[in-house]
Amino acid sequence: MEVVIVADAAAQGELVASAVAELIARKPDALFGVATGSTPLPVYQALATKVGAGQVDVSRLKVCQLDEYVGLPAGHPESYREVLKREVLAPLGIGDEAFLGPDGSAEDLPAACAAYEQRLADAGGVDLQLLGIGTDGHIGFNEPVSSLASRTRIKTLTERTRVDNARFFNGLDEVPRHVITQGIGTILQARHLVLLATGAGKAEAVAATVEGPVSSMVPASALQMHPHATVVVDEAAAQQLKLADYYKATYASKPAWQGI
Ligand SMILES: N[C@@H]1[C@@H](O)[C@H](O)[C@@H](COP(=O)(O)O)O[C@@H]1O
Repeated sequence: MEVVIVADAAAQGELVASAVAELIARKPDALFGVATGSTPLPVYQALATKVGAGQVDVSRLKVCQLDEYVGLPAGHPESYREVLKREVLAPLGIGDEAFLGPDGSAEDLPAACAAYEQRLADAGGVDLQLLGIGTDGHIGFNEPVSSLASRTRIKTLTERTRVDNARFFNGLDEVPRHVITQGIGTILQARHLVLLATGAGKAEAVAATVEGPVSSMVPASALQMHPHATVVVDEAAAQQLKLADYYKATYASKPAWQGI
């Protein structure tokens, strides 16, 4: 696992957008896994700037979703599909036909989960998956004690996650209790995982992810098992990392051509 400590969210956005741009230059029809939440927004903004400046051609890029609420009517503005259309697809100028996501309003949810796994496989698998992290260490919506081998399935949100996400709804009662999420086993199949965290509120989860034991109690710690996982954090989110100086020295001496 590589840990990169950056000055702020803007630097994080620039660094990760550059990695996505390099991927697209190498593989124009790559499958880019995106995450919702506030943390990845600077990445999408920096990438949109590169696209606008003609530095990146996303005409063949495919984009896929990590997780989705269950039970929100199709087109609900806080369904992750709609959020990603607003925050990623529209700014990048990518059409719906290049977007893959699970159907959270399906009548047969297990079938929708299985169908989504199949679509990801048929698309050649995820090349680069962006991940945020919940304050309880979740990735996607894989809450604590999720199987580290899990596939896309229905999960029940913890109260803590519902409270964290209530800011996007008109109060806690409106936050769905159930979700569909790529499993941890699914996420681990992506070729490159990039986990983002900013702010002191994520410091404990980041330390447990990077330096704690691999444990289903901290789902993000499964990244320790991945051959190419990059954790990009700001100083505040890094403040509980015991080896922060080592990560900084390592990154500072890395040749620029190597990327992340
Ligand atoms: N399902 C999403 C996660 O994918 C995201 O990582 C997390 C953190 O969001 P934020 O980046 O806003 O802190 O929120 C939600 O729970």
